[in-house]
Amino acid sequence: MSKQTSSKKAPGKKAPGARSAGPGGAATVPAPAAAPAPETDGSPSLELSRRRLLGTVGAAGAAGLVAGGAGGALGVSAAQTGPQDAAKAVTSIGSTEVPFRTARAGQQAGITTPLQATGHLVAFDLAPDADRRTAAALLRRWSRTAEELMAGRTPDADTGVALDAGPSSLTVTFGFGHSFFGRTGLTKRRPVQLDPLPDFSADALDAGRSNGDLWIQIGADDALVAFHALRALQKDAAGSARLRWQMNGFNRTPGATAHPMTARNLMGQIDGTNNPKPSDRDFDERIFVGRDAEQDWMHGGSYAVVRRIRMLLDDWEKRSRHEQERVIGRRKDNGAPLTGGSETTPMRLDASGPDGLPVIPANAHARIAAPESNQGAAMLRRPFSFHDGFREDGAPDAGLLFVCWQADPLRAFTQVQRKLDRGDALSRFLRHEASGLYAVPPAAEPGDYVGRPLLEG
Ligand SMILES: C=CC1=C(C)c2cc3[nH]c(cc4nc(cc5[nH]c(cc1n2)c(C)c5CCC(=O)O)C(CCC(=O)O)=C4C)c(C)c3C=C
Ligand SMILES: [Fe+2]
Repeated sequence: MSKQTSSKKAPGKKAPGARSAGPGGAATVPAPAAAPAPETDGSPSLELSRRRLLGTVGAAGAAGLVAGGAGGALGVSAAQTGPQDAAKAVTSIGSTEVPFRTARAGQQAGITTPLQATGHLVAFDLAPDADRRTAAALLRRWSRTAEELMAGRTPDADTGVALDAGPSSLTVTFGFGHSFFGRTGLTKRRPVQLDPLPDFSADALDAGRSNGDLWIQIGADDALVAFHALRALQKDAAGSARLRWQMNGFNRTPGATAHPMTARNLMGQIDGTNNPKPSDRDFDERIFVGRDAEQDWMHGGSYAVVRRIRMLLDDWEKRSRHEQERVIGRRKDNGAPLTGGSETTPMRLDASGPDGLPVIPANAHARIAAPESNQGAAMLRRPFSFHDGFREDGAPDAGLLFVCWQADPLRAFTQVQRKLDRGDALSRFLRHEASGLYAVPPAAEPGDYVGRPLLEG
């Protein structure tokens, strides 16, 4: 489809509103559309392009968005505004564009981009007769399609699914799995960071829904836009790769809350509070691969760990709020640590109560996962919730498509998951059912495609 590039920009729409925090916890609301566009500094809130903010308002879309107080993710921090300001601010969900190449150190979009309302995670295996050239041609097609769609350009001879919408913060992020390198004769260029994750005691992994040669993460604030991208990329793969597995997820719709806030998961917890922030001194070195990487094609890239984690919600929902809060170590209503303050107050892990016991229990999830308990290990969590209907026993098949980003999975995800596996109070309410680890290279240079330095280097 990407060859049919006599394409049209879909009309943009304006709407007011607020949206939930990005994965770095930086809640943002849009500046009024009339405000001058600031230069991007690479932070997630500013990463989204302002170019399309002044499109015409579709009456139905605008009314719906006004009612929801919805909006894009640009500019003003939550602390500077209240709900009324958010409601007054005018921008558009549909017209919000995330650049294919981010301003931030040439990384792919979809890593530090604020959480989107809809997500598709999908893995492909190369066709049996495919080789490195086939893979290179596929990545070239995929990159072109992603860039077009993320800019809101939909081909004339298309299905029409996304015709009336703008890009809606669409991001498409590409990664390579361990098996890709053997299939393409590139084993010497496989980073050691892609070595398979160890087994964890609570794993009940389905091999058919794990791993894969190639991985794509699609996110958008409109479900039709996200589906359209998924279909376009699948069609691009025809004859070269076949779909191995696919998972669908969701987050809060931008504007669903009266003011911007960190997302909640299906257990009802505020989730994402203590994510590393792009403003942290060591953010880049923790999340993105440095110049000294053994595999230079990964410099500026990141590693994604993907886990389908089903929540045992029938068990969880029987627990009192008090019990639930002790499982995490934070309050449910505002996400504050049990040692007091607000959501952003640091946890006091050494505080004990009148009974002499730690206020944040020894097995509380947030304590065990914290960098202080893991030699500083940190990862950027950027998940989607999922609900795939109900199981035979009536329990919801629902939980978290846990996606986390780091420069080195061994020192981040694996370190923390090993610790959680040994005594985390949350683990008894979770089942890890699928797993993947992918090398996500930096963004393509202009006119180039994602992964060329690996495939043609
Ligand atoms: C191995 C990494 C992690 C897995 C797997 C994981 C699963 C998981 N977590 C929640 C809910 C919450 N997690 C929170 C904090 C938190 N979790 C991890 C890591 C994993 N979580 C980290 C590194 C942290 C941050 C710890 C810190 O520095 O304080 C929280 C608290 C709020 C927050 O900081 O985000 C919640 C809530 C679920 C539901 C889940 C699996 C389904
Ligand atoms: Fe967690």
